[in-house]
Amino acid sequence: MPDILHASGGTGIPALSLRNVSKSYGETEVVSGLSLDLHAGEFVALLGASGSGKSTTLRMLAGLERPSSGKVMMAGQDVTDSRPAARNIALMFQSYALYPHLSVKQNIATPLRQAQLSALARLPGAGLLSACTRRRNADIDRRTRDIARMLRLDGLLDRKPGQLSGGQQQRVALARALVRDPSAFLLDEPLSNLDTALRHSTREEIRELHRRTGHAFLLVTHDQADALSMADRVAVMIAGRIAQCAPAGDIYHRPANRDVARFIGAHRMNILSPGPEAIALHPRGAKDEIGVRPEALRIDPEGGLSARLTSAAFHGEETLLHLRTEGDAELLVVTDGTAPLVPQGETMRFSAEATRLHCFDPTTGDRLEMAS
Ligand SMILES: Nc1ncnc2c1ncn2[C@@H]1O[C@H](COP(=O)(O)OP(=O)(O)OP(=O)(O)O)[C@@H](O)[C@H]1O
Repeated sequence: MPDILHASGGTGIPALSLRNVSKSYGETEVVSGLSLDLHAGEFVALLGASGSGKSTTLRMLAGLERPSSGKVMMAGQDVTDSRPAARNIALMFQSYALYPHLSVKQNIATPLRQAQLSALARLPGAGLLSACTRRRNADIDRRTRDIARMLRLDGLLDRKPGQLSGGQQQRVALARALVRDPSAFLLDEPLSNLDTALRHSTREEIRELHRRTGHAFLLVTHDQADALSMADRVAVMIAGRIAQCAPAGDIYHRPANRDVARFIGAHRMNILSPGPEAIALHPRGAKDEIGVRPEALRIDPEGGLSARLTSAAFHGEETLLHLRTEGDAELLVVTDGTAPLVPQGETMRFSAEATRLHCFDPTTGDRLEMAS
């Protein structure tokens, strides 16, 4: 079996792993026999459609949910039954609610104060009472300032969250999650509330943060651009299972099966059933399915594949052509927007380079190597 199913990317004992973990709610199994290793310093993205089981997987890693079967391991220790607080895992959720009445500095310091100070020592003025509390307060202050500096928040420490921009609030939430020096950092859709420009810059910031902290990062997202652009490895989750776990380039260029091929890519891959139209692109199409991304098909009067144009949509840098083949299959072609358009209903011809074709077993949907 290739390593694409057991999602491991490094050597040594992983910082965090799931071993054959399943989770059911009542009769419904939402995570099925999932194994995933996250090594120290690694950045892995768990990418899947809504409802594929990503958040449940993350919650099991964090200890917020107990697996129905299988094990959760941290640095080689079984932590399946350990409480979240015992795992030292930082979590950042989609809605990263900051405490509105506390300053930025107080927001960031809260996890440290809760972990290191008793309820009495957390009362205002308690720091004046004991030398130990004073020392701890000084340590919390130093670490809060360090992490604030790293996230470029040092000029904003006295502001309240309501006086910050969306991106600054996001950075405060990141700082608050990281201040305890966690052994792993789990991020659940951290960019989903951001507009496009802020999303791009926050991606860069999170990558930089990963480089600087050296923590193991696990990002949960349904957005493939986030996953492909940020992570060292991408685990594609489909219906409660990891369908493929590999570097982004492999996921895009060598999808492990038809489902991953269709899921990845800005535009859905065309997959032609075995028959004359698949053969028009490659002789393997006699027996196997042939996949071709819409951007890999080029308009070619000599091309073997013909299809009738049903509609065309201009999107600026690209034009989407929707077509129907003689065998009544839908075909999507993406051109760079400069190609002259034929009238609707006209037949167009296409070809594609063999290196840009994919071959799948029509029964199992598994990838077949073209060269064989
Ligand atoms: N506490 C629960 N009780 C019953 N079903 C649940 C519970 N939590 C999650 N589910 C179901 O489990 C499935 C997986 O949910 P999960 O939240 O893990 O998916 P997801 O991939 O994170 O989706 P999204 O991207 O929409 O957050 C869904 O069908 C969901 O309805």
